[in-house]
Amino acid sequence: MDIGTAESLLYDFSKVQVATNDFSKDNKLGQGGFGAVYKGVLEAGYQVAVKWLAKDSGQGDVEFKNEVLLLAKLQHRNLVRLLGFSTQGSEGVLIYEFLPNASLDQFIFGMFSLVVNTPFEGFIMHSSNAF
Ligand SMILES: Nc1ncnc2c1ncn2[C@@H]1O[C@H](COP(=O)(O)OP(=O)(O)OP(=O)(O)O)[C@@H](O)[C@H]1O
Repeated sequence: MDIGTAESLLYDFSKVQVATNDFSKDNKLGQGGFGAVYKGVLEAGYQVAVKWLAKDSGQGDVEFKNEVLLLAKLQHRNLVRLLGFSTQGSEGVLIYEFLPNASLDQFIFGMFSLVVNTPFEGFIMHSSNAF
């Protein structure tokens, strides 16, 4: 994928609407600090999570695109992958890969409780199995 420019990550808003069933209640995955998150299925059957950004974030168009570009270039096995973005007037959405079954919070909390609740010797065993 070419991620040299923000435009290469731009999704057609009407496609995002179709993918999320027009941001229907049934597609809503949760609510975060920036806005609601919806499940979407793109044309090719690829599952995504679409995050609405609050209108009052105070960000301009250029800042928004620069931030998207930066986030899209970050790739790490423990980071949810940003696939792109879409805008409609002054509104913006971010499109992430879909994480099935669990929220990131649950995943992080799970890792945390594993560390806290496992005796030291057990932790070494778990860790060597996990990594
Ligand atoms: N990539 C994803 N795949 C599946 N579900 C997701 C994804 N991203 C977010 N969600 C769901 O949407 C909810 C809100 O996510 P979001 O990242 O906006 O907020 P948060 O992490 O809960 O809080 P904050 O915005 O304060 O960081 C999550 O709890 C999760 O259930």
